[in-house]
Amino acid sequence: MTLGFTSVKFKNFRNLDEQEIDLSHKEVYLIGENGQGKTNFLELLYFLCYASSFRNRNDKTLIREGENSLYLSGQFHHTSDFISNRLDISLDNHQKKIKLNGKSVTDRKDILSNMPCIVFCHNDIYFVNGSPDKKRIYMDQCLSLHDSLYINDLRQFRKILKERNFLLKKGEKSMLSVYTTQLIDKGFPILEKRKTLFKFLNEKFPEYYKLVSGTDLDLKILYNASWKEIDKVQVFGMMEQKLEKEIQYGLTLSGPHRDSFTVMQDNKNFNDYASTGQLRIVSLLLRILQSEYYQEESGRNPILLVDDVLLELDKDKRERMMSLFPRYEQIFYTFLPGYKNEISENSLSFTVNKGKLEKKNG
Ligand SMILES: Nc1ncnc2c1ncn2[C@@H]1O[C@H](COP(=O)(O)OP(=O)(O)OP(=O)(O)O)[C@@H](O)[C@H]1O
Repeated sequence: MTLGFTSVKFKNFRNLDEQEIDLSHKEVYLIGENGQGKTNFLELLYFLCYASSFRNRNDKTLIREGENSLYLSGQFHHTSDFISNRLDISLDNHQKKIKLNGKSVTDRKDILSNMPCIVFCHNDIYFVNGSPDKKRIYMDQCLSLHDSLYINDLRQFRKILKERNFLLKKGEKSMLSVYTTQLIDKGFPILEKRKTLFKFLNEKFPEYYKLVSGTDLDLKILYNASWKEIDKVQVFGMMEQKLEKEIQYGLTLSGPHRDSFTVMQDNKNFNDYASTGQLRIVSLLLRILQSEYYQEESGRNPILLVDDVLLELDKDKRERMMSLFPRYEQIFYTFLPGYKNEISENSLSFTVNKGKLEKKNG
């Protein structure tokens, strides 16, 4: 293992008991009945990578009921630098404090590439059948993990968007064209990078879907870019034409904040016909492709957190999906007890019972 968690320490994180756990193993399994804390443990690892949850945006729900604060600490192994990194996070009702190797981190962006981790979880299905904002989360996660310029552009774009919307609401026309130009300048690199991402996804997605599903259904992912014009000048012209309408709504009606994507079967929206299992295959493939994109762009392998989503597939499809699994530095799986036989021998496994992890082997 060249990159991964070596140990974690935590207190008051959801239902998990206060514990210190050694994790220096490439494959780690968490086995337990429903509602015991397996996903909470994956969420804890994710929180140590990004200082945010993959389940919801309200950090306060992470604090154990009846408590006022939580504390997490992770030790990471990076052989490339020959150092062990340590990340500490504390959270109370008012504040989140992050420290990397003892030094305060004020911008979450500064820890994003420290421990590249990709989670496969139940909510990923919303990338296929959810609202456009869920789909944009997928695009932005794919691009942000290796590209801090993308994060900067996105942040500046959102700031200009907010100011432009404010002017639209007030109906103040005089400054609007300046904001339109700025919005397009920041929005265009986002659009270009998203186009590149979808080109990459479509190079492999149709063939992967056929392989895992065992059918010859021809699927592809259609990027629904809000700005269809070919250059900035044309976008500006289009936006000037729609200005009156935007003032009427008090909103910027086009731009990357309105982008989406659709999985298409020929000319139809796959979502209108697909079974839950088929949607699950697509959502898993999106995560696999996210990992491959990260590998291609950064030359590194991520850490994978895999909640028991694979169990929604029948055995054959699950095996075919596993054959596509991306290269990783370390992997964490959650399992229900009945699936023990699928656990590989050289792994480390824990049972999770009422918020307590207990080592089984390794
Ligand atoms: N802030 C919190 N404080 C205490 N307990 C919490 C908190 N948030 C969630 N829980 C508890 O955590 C448990 C859910 O754990 P988790 O989501 O990890 O389940 P799981 O083991 O992954 O099970 P499943 O197989 O059903 O997904 C629930 O019992 C829930 O009440």
